[in-house]
Amino acid sequence: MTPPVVLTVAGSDSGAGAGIQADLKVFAALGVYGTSVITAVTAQNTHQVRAVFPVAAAMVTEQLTALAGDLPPVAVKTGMLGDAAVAAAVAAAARAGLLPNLVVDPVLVSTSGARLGVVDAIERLLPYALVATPNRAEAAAILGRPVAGPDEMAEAARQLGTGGPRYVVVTGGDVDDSGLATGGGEAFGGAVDALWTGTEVRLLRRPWVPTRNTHGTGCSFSAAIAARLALGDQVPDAVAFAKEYVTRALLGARTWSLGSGHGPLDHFGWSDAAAGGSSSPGATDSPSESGPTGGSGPPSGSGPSGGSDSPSGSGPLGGSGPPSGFGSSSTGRLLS
Ligand SMILES: Nc1ncnc2c1ncn2[C@@H]1O[C@H](COP(=O)(O)OP(=O)(O)OP(=O)(O)O)[C@@H](O)[C@H]1O
Ligand SMILES: Cc1ncc(COP(=O)(O)O)c(N)n1
Repeated sequence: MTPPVVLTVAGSDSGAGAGIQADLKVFAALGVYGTSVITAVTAQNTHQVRAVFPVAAAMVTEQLTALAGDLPPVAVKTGMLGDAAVAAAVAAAARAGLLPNLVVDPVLVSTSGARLGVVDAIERLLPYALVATPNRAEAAAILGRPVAGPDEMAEAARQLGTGGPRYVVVTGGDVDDSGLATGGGEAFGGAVDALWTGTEVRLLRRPWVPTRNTHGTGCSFSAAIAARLALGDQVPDAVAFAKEYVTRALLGARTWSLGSGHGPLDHFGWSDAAAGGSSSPGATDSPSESGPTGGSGPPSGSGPSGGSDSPSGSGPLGGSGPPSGFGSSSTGRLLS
């Protein structure tokens, strides 16, 4: 079967933990054919972004045009856009209908603190988004006010969805410089995201993974949503799947030492595979969802290998269940 094409419009990360490189790994892991439009080249590692070299807006348009004529995407995600001219070029493509099922990750600042985008540029694109995935800091920058706990995240998601993207997920995974949770962890009872569905807000809660290896979580999350949309998921199912996927990728890489700063995720489930795909009783657990509307359910649809209605047992993570302890609690710390 020919895989669906999913496009990422983002910056290159030489350390390959975030940006284009992370997105293409997610696409490969989830069984879709990834294409890429590069908006900027960054010189970065797990500690810092040393330099940013922007790609000219005209060249971004050339890349978009080359793909539109031959490898049209079924779904698209945007990440780092860099300057306003590039954002305008991407918005023009969206206006022309070249960017279906658009997931906008409004990348503004890297985990290491470097500026990778500007609010004005992001705002050009948001009206064309099917889904936007700002983290708390990005939501705060767009709205011009702080976004603290889950209640404020829920309100921010609702507000950003009014007149903008049809769905908004305000993510709560940000960490401080030492890798400690500032938004999640014990304080919020797990890693909490707020999803605005157009009619209600749902809080998505998974166990907080205590690790410094969080480079590219937002990129991977939005890439996974786009991949699942291309495979036919409805947005809430795609978001639930992506949350589960990122949680497992964080868990898999939690003790890796790739670089000495914020390392990358285990996009392909290598740790799980090395452990013999050790399933846990939690293997069939669904992502917990709670909040004003309650409700729960596993990500629907199946991975590339088909036949399963949750990430466990399906393609992305090696046909095995989640690592031991996974999914055992939606609130407690997973690891000590
Ligand atoms: N340590 C963690 N444990 C569990 N889930 C996490 C953790 N860190 C991030 N997440 C989850 O990862 C997803 C991406 O959210 P996050 O808020 O980290 O995005 P981001 O800040 O844009 O990421 P980045 O800037 O690193 O690319 C969310 O579902 C979030 O809850
Ligand atoms: C090219 C590029 N795109 C996005 C990010 C954000 O990811 P993070 O916040 O994990 O540094 C990044 N660092 N580099």
